[in-house]
Amino acid sequence: MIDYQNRTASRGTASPLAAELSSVVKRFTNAKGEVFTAVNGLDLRIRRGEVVAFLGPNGAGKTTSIDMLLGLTRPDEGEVRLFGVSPEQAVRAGRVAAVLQSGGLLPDLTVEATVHMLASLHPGADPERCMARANITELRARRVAACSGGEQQRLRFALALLSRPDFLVLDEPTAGMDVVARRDFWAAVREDAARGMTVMFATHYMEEADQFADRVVMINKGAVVADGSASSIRAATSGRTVSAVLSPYEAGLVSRTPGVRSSAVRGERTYFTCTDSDALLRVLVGETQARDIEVAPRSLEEAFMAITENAGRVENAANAQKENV
Ligand SMILES: Nc1ncnc2c1ncn2[C@@H]1O[C@H](COP(=O)(O)OP(=O)(O)OP(=O)(O)O)[C@@H](O)[C@H]1O
Repeated sequence: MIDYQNRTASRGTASPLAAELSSVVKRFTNAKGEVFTAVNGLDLRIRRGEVVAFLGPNGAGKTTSIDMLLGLTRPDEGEVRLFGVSPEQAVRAGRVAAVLQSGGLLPDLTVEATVHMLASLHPGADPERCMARANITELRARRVAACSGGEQQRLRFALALLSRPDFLVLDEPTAGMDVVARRDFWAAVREDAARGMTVMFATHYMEEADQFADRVVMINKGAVVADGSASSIRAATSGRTVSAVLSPYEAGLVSRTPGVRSSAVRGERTYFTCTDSDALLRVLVGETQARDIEVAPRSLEEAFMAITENAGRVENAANAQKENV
């Protein structure tokens, strides 16, 4: 069994932070010479032992930020430190490892040969244990090319564990895994996290963030827009979802009730997001034939939509103000 905390202490740096991104900016230039800012002043501190979910819509800058954390690309401005040293130094020392979305595997090798070959680069690595942790022992004789996408992700996970990292960075690690594989994967990650390993993972599965992260960091357009526990983020975006079965005509009338922000039809139900669920309930019960009425707190997904939409509105308002000046 690995004792991450003692091992971390023996590796030196006393920084309580596993990762620190300070005012990080990354720009890309396209073929036409147009400059695009993918990461725009990102500030993020991750304490040792935290399990952090990194959320954001497509193109928000998650992968670019992760690439900078791993030293795969350098920021144009700002600074990235891992355990108080540069990402390159932390990676060289085997303190940080990653499961990325693609690449890094040789299709003609077997699973076992891949793990043993990489293990030879890490003194003290235990390839059999890492295969067991990633639940791929039974796949050992299979060629990588014959593994499914989810199985290849499990193989990448086993490889990431070889250096016994203090910090594991996962970019959409469960993409392509079925429900059982995802559950087993998170059980293995949580076990290592419980022993002190720091974990940061990007995901599009909100329920993974909700269930497995101590902390959720949401980014949009390359900057942090929310940071806290999943429940604190849900609470911060006040509002509830009220749903009921009612006719499209009545749903149209109800959606004009003050405080109703949006409505959507799924199956026979209409879902209203609103700031005043009591007022909406009075209208539904008193003025319509609605039945099977349900009131639910916002899901993390709804909070996420509200936060990213709101960030867009704030930015549009700021731009309009600039144009008017
Ligand atoms: N090498 C590059 N050259 C030009 N633009 C890039 C490059 N890499 C990323 N981008 C752009 O930067 C933005 C952020 O991309 P990034 O991959 O970091 O987003 P993401 O949050 O990981 O998105 P997704 O959820 O879709 O994976 C996107 O608009 C992307 O097109």
